[in-house]
Amino acid sequence: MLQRVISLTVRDVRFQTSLEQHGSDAMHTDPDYSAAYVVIDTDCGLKGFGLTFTVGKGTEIVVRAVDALAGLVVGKSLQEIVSDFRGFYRLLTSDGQMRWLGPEKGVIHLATAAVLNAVWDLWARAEVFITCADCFFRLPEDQMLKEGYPAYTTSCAWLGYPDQQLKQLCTDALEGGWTKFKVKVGADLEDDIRRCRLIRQMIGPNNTLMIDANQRWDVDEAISWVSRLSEFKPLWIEEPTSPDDILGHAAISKALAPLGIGVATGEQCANRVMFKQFLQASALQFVQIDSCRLGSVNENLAVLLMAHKFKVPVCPHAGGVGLCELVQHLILFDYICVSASLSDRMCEYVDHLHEHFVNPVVIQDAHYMPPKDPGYSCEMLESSVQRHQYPEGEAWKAAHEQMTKA
Ligand SMILES: C[C@H](O)[C@@H](O)CC(=O)C(=O)O
Ligand SMILES: [Mg+2]
Repeated sequence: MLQRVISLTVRDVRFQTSLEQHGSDAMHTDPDYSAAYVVIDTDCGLKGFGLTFTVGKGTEIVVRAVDALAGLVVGKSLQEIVSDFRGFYRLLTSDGQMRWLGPEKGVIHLATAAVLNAVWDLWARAEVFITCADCFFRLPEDQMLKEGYPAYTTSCAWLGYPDQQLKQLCTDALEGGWTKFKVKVGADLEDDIRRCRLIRQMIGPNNTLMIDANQRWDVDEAISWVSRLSEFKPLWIEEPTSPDDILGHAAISKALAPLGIGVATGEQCANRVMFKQFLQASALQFVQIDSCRLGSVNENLAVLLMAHKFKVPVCPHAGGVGLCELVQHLILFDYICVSASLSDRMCEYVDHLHEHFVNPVVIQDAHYMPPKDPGYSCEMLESSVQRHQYPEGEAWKAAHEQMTKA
């Protein structure tokens, strides 16, 4: 058997996280964590699973874009794809008609990520990857297997959580061994001061605090707002302004450097070309790769290598459904094969929706433990997919009934 792709299906899967304000921030006030979920079937029965993350409405558009790309995958053998993976990446991103929709940005790029994530999953399952036995790689690999990769949590302080909930979640997290916490900011300065003070008091002076504005400000506003929050000693301000404003990020970085606050960004950085310029312009101090925003492993590897060249630490974004599952592979690769450093490095963790995955992430003592199962870890439970498929799944039918009654 050639492991030839015989079909590619995609479904719109949504979770009602907005009901309890999970995932909320200054710009995304009611996110329903969602995914365009892809399954690739091959003629030998082997499957590949992939997804791209969205926040609710519009997932159907990503689904249509995946459908549009499917014709470029179906009929190809896995061997044909991986023997010239660069060529295959280009085939998806450079189609003479579809590239007009990007190129390599927006909905079409999210769709590319979903497809390629499924191809990487398929390849990993086919190979059941055995890592090379080189001594240098062995050492970091053994360390990861023993200790895991350091993580930080965002789940205590989504913007829509009331203070009481924030306190409780923070208490639980401290008991669970968490030492690094991210707080959403950006909608109201007085609120931010109160919330940051509360968290800083709870976590003490030695634990790490990060703040995330999700692009809420213009450049000057970002500088003055974050200066007001500097007393809480955040390590970084994340997405202070438009994700496309590279020189704006550079200006913010320069202004905040004397306060000891770095700029982090990447979850909405469209592609490797943008990252290249962010790095060239010293516009960020923490690179936040995203497993679904960039064109899958292929493009993320390029960014990991560039970050290494510029000596900027990589701290991946994972706030979404399935992102922790995916990104753990990338950050382990970064440590084992590229950076071999944990200095100023950590991977985001959010404590939502892992129960819907066949091989959910394993967190121990605030560290990601390396996944043991073959593949890219984003296969979802079929029962979950069916229940949360939009709009026909039982979860959505029930929600719709409730809304019509009210
Ligand atoms: C809408 C998402 O939850 C976003 O707030 C995630 C994010 O910015 C992060 O995890 O960082
Ligand atoms: Mg963020």
